[in-house]
Amino acid sequence: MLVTGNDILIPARAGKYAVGAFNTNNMEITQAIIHTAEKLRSPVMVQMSEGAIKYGGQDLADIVIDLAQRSTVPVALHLDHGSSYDSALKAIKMGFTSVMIDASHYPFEENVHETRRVVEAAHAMGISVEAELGRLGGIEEHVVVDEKDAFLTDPEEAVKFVEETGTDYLAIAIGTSHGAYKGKGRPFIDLARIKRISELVSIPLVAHGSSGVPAELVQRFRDAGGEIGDAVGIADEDLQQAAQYGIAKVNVDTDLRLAMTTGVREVLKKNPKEFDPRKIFGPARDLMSQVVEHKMRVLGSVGKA
Ligand SMILES: O=C(COP(=O)(O)O)N(O)CCCOP(=O)(O)O
Ligand SMILES: [Zn+2]
Repeated sequence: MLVTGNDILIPARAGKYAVGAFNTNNMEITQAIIHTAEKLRSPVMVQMSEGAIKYGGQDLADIVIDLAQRSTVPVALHLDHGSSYDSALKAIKMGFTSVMIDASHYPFEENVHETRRVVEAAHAMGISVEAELGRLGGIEEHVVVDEKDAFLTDPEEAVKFVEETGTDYLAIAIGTSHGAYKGKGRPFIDLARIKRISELVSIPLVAHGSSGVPAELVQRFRDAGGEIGDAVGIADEDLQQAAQYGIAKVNVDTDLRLAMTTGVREVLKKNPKEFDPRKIFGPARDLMSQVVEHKMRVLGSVGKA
């Protein structure tokens, strides 16, 4: 069933598990996400960035909405990294049931102002809102404290931000970053900071940049002809601990991108004569389903639907 983000994330925070928020850009990715959620009886958030909306438009949103409406588990369609009030309102008109307004790159007061505008409009239409405070960006553990604090979400500021905006869930900067290169060795994620914020703020917390970039998938990508550097992601154990501390929504895009392109490359490398899209995208869909399944098991959302 198609639900709002609150319907999924409030129980997750209360139950100390996290729900995967998986980015989609086409039908096969959407199917891998929602069919796996149904197989595992897991709630799930399917998200489209503004880039995905540009690429797939209402066609893609309608695929997600239709699968969600027919689904036997709770599914929310979420706007990822909405850059403006207009973008958020456009997504709501497209049928999104959850929207992010990402004004984190503005000064605090401006972020509050922009976020509050979206919250008021979205709430009037029964839609829930994600906002962001702090700067996403890989932080090496050795980096000096004040530089770290310049980026990461300040717990006391988070209290003020949530009170002044009314946002339903909050993306916090905890050392993670988008993409395949999240640091060296075991990328740093500030678990102590998450714990502190969750002691002060009771709404669901969101972790962006949380793909695991599994080494075996990276190797398969390379073996199939892909080129990628020293890619590394967030450790499963760190995400499990983060869920205990109030992270309820975990964003995953890079792992799906790697799985999809690895699946396609492997077929084309093995069968250069293949040109049936079903035989090319089918195995890619299966590999993405495995990625989604692993993440749901790590986050603890299996059986929660
Ligand atoms: O947090 C994440 C993804 O994190 P990940 O890279 O660790 O998967 N996201 O919000 C995904 C952002 C995708 O935006 P775009 O479609 O413009 O490339
Ligand atoms: Zn993000």
